[in-house]
Amino acid sequence: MPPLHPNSSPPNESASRAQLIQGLLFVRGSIHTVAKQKTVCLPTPTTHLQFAMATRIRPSSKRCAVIGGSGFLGRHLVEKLLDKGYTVSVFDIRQSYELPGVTFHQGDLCDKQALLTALQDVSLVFHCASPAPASDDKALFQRVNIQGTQTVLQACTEAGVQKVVLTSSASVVFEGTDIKDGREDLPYAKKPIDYYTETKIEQEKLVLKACDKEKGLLTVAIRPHGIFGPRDPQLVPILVDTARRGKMKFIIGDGSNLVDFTFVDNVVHGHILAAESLRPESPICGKAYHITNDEPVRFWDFMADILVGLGYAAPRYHLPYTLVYGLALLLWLLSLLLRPLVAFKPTFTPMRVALAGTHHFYSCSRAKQDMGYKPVISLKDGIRRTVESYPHLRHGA
Ligand SMILES: NC(=O)C1=CN([C@@H]2O[C@H](COP(=O)(O)OP(=O)(O)OC[C@H]3O[C@@H](n4cnc5c(N)ncnc54)[C@H](OP(=O)(O)O)[C@@H]3O)[C@@H](O)[C@H]2O)C=CC1
Ligand SMILES: CC(C)=CCC[C@@H](C)[C@H]1CC[C@H]2C3=C(CC[C@]12C)[C@@]1(C)CCC(=O)C[C@@H]1CC3
Repeated sequence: MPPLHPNSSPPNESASRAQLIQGLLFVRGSIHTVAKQKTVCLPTPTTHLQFAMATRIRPSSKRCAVIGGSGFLGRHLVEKLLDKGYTVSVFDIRQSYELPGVTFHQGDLCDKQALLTALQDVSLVFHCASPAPASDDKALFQRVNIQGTQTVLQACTEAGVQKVVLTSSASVVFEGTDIKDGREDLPYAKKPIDYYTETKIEQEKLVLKACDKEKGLLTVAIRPHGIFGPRDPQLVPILVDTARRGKMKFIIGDGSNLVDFTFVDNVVHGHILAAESLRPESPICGKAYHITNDEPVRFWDFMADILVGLGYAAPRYHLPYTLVYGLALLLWLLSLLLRPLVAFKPTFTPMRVALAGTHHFYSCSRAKQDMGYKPVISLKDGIRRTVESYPHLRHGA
């Protein structure tokens, strides 16, 4: 039986009920209905039963694109979308895997023509591409996160995309000082702590401003924090590398600072819930949502759980926060000044020290209320799954 036309947006329950009723009225012949300026061609059924089956929600009619789908979060998102019956186009600067049901489009998101090819017949776009936060290339962040996001929005409009879900970051409100149970109405950081944060703020503003029910483009931003899980290229590898170099001995501050670490499956769940809740009448249009594990944990307990789980010793000695932050600032300035002569990347950047030594945890009650969000994997299970997924990083491996 042929699937619904791929142009059709994922039908909601009431639409499919209406289609079923139409099916009972029209026994033969095809019906063309106009939904959101796109023609939906229903198949030509021969019996009521066949028609009813043809018009049920068919997973293959869910078509979406994941920009940044080769990355850590992007790939987990793609896998979940496939599980849920979506067909996925991945757009990324690199191709890191192959999967049935996924079409890869390799390109730079600043290239509108390349994007337009990947967005053909797509009604839902997840934008989770960004340069790695560890980079200090200001021009790259501005080009990809700001100009690139403008290009993504233009391409989405031209391609007739109806929904855009942006992966923003809870860091957009973080200025290096304590945030406890922060809500989405906190102001954007006035003095963002690095170029990554500075450009993530502009990116989020652009995407939320683009939400326009009249024009048929709905947008929402998800703000995760401290994503971890299997295949993460940042958190566990940096931690293990630091431990292997004998530098994971110190706790910055008194070690009591609470932080959100969010298991990747929960972040994916938040993205998909947002996409599926995004309708013109929904309260989530044009808004930002924190998605966390809803279990703030002491930063240094989390680090210890991962390290000990992988067979390394947990940090034990305390260093004063202000001293380490000051040193990190000095090192960062030195690295800037000496850049023309020597290139070195300090492990202790001001951002990293701030993340390691302050409270930063966020409330996800808005996501619970507006989209029924609830974490699907507990922190304990997330840590266990993560540790098990890195046998090659175990002590002595
Ligand atoms: N990881 C975390 O803890 C958090 C992440 N986020 C956000 O989540 C999103 C995903 O993060 P994460 O999965 O960790 O990051 P990754 O670096 O793993 O994934 C990002 C992907 O985007 C690609 N990309 C970069 N530049 C371009 C470009 N110009 N055109 C097309 N693709 C490009 C990257 O390629 P390449 O690797 O070659 O650069 C990579 O494949 C980001 O927006 C990030 O800001 C938010 C909060 C926390
Ligand atoms: C909650 C949150 C936003 C986490 C972000 C993840 C990374 C920024 C961290 C992953 C490993 C961390 C780490 C440090 C800082 C923050 C991370 C990079 C240190 C550099 C802090 C100072 C040390 O003693 C070594 C740490 C290595 C691991």
